[in-house]
Amino acid sequence: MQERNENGYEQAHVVCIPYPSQGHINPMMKLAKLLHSNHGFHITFVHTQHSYRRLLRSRGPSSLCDLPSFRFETIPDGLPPSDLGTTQNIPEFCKVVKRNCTGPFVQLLQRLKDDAASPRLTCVVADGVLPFTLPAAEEVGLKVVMLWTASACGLLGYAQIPRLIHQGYIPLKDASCLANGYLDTPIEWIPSMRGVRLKDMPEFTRTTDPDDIMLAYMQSVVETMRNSTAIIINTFNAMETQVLASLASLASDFPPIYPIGPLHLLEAAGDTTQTASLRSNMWAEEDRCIEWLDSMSPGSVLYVNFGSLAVVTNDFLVELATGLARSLKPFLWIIRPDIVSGESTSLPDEFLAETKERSLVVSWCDQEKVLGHRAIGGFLSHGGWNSILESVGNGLPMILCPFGSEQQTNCWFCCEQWGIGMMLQLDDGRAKSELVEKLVNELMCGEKGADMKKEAIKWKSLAHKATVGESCFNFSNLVHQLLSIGE
Ligand SMILES: O=c1ccn([C@@H]2O[C@H](COP(=O)(O)OP(=O)(O)O[C@H]3O[C@H](CO)[C@@H](O)[C@H](O)[C@H]3O)[C@@H](O)[C@H]2O)c(=O)[nH]1
Repeated sequence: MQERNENGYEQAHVVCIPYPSQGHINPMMKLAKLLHSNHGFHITFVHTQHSYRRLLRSRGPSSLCDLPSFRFETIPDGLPPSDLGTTQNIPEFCKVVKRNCTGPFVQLLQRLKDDAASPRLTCVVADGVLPFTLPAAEEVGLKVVMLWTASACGLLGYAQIPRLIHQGYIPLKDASCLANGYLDTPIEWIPSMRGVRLKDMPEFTRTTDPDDIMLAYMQSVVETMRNSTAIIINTFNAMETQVLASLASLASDFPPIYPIGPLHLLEAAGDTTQTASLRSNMWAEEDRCIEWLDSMSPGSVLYVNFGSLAVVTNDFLVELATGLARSLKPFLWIIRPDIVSGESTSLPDEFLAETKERSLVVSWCDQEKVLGHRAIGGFLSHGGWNSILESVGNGLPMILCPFGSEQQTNCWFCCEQWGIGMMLQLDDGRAKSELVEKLVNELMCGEKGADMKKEAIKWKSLAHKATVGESCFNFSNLVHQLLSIGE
């Protein structure tokens, strides 16, 4: 007989499985900690072996130590062992994930289900971009709730792929469409995205290949989410009201959607002290940036970080460096060791000499802590959804330079709808130093920057309100649904 909690439910055991990259593991870990600490769930957190080894390397063994009711398991990703310092290639992983992970995941679920020593396994909370988890869970009689770690607008963008194909917008006829203005074609049928263009749709739509892996993969992602038991989105209603309404009306067969974000604010507001030692940074954090920020004036520093997956050329870094140097503004720049694929990064000596009194360049940091520091005045970002939410949570305006996935859509919303961003347009893949200089000055001390700051503070207040209001309420409803599954 299982123990029952105050609502009369048996203690629930949930398996959480994130996509193996930083921007997905972080929100899944926060969700798992909240379910564990605030609501008494027993958690099994599943990493792929590659992620597990990377986390152990960057944070040491205690970061993944089992607690009595928060345990870790791994499944093989089936890919050849790659350099532990680099993130696995997305299309390569997506190509083989179903074949390589389904069997081991089914076996793991069966073993956990048969384990009489732990609470009865009630359901799987899977990353929305891991469609293989749904048939795998069904094979052992379990339901799947999907966590969508990106924006709701990104999901709505991906949901347009079948129509974009059907109406002949994509695949692109040839590579010339990337530069001849074709991407400015308006997409007019989405009520909550008035004024959006093909170039603002998720990056995977920019392909000339009808058999493109990611185009097919993202369609299967949306289809699988439609067939799941519920969808959790790391967003808050006030920020994406119309988009969430569009998603709900898109298909009457969509399961219930729970907007429960920003998860990093919910985590901060909840009591997750029992699991405080469980962290998920895949690179070692350089704590000296906090000491350096302590020495800077309030609101004076630009923070530059392109997340965990973006890959750029060394030329891009040099143009950016030149623009930052010319702006004369203090900055903290995070340059991941693997940000330039296959090459080592080298910044011009003049840049380093010219900016050494007002800059710090490090390889990785505790971004949430950095963005919460009073010295930060603005963020130059790639527009990953976690970065946007973390920036919004601190009322910071942004310069946005999207690289991939749904970042184009996020950035369009930041600039055109939420008034908190300015776009750094690349010219044939290149950043122009003059433009970088102009935008940095505008953001940090211009009129537009000041207007954006006001808007950002408004969104900050709404985000914090959601944390104790609507998102918190949605979280409770989610908990009830999770507890009632399989009763
Ligand atoms: O030096 C760093 C850099 C990043 N982070 C953290 O790493 C996460 C990065 O996430 P995000 O900003 O979303 O960027 P990506 O790593 O690029 O995230 C992927 O996943 C996101 C969520 O699905 C998508 O929105 C993005 O498009 C996709 O590229 C954030 O929580 C950051 O706080 C750090 O702690 N330190």
